[in-house]
Amino acid sequence: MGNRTPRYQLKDAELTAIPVDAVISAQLGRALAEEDWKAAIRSLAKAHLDDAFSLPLLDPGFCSRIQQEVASFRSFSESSGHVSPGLLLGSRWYLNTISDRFQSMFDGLLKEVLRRVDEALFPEEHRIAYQQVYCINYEEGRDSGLKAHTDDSDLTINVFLGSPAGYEGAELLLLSPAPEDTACGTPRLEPGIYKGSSLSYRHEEVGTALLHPGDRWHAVEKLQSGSRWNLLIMALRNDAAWKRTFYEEEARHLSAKAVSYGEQRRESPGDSYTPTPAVPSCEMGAEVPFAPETWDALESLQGSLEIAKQDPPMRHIDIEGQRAREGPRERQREELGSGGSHRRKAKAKATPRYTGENIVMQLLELPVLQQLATCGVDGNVDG
Ligand SMILES: O=C(O)CCC(=O)C(=O)O
Ligand SMILES: [Fe+2]
Repeated sequence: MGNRTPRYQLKDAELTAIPVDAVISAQLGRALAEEDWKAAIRSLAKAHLDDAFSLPLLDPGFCSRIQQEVASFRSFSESSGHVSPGLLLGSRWYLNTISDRFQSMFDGLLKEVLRRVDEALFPEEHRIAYQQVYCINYEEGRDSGLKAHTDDSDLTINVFLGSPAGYEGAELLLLSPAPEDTACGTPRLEPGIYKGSSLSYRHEEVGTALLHPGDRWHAVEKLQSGSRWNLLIMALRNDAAWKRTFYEEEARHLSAKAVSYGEQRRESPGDSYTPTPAVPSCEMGAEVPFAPETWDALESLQGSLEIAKQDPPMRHIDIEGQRAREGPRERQREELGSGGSHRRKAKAKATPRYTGENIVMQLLELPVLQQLATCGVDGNVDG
């Protein structure tokens, strides 16, 4: 069989040739054509929080074609040993690994549409400029939820692609943790522990997108039945040189990882392909089936966390200096006590090491860290 990954052929050959004005919803197309398009977009959008909005973004027909193509790519992957590992989820399907023509399609969407939507809804100095697009799916026997996390984005655009057989559960929780919830990193959402507030959002209308800043904490409740498919556009603003290459680096390392998993699989004849293990449930207080060696690693990690707690400089050095370096938005968010400011600071402080390579190394190279990252212990413990 050789060691070449078989190439996937799009089932829907015309999918990547659809022009931008047919990719977006008719309502958004009309709003963009208005003279005061910013006001028209604002009236189309529904505010859920001061920085989270939903609006009909993509054409429902286009969404179901994407959903079907990704489902077909998933079957192809699973029968050929071509693996698409996720960071927090078992699987994420990056559209540009399905066909490189998706890249220019979504670049056009960003330039012609998403930037204007961003400008209408978010009063930022810099506009979104770089993006990464992937699909996710919650389904019985596969991924069934997502622990509290923030995204590697300045702006996240989360579009509902559909649910071929309906779904229950899997609500998106938009979190506004209290400062004590994030004192050790990732908030714990168990009743009695979590002090902040949370807003439940259900993906209902195919093509409707929820937009929120990447540093807003969020989680996905356990899927009860059925399946749900979403398309995620992670976007970075044009305000730092490292952002230009961040998603490319991450994609390179993820695809190297996918190829090496695939090769291992092909080198073990008779071994049928099993997907990356699904993330243990993020159900409140669920027992997590860790292997004994993971517990050992967890205990020693807990030891270093204790040290970190006794020695604040490991996480909290130079807060004043950091505040001076932060932009006005970060300072304003902190003053307002808004959801993600603690995490944003932790991320900003880690900037010299905050590369796609490092994140992938931390979350994928080490199975122990991968489990920790998915089970309520902050993956950025050393960040
Ligand atoms: O499933 C959702 O609605 C959220 C997905 C998400 O948070 C992510 O992919 O980072
Ligand atoms: Fe997310």
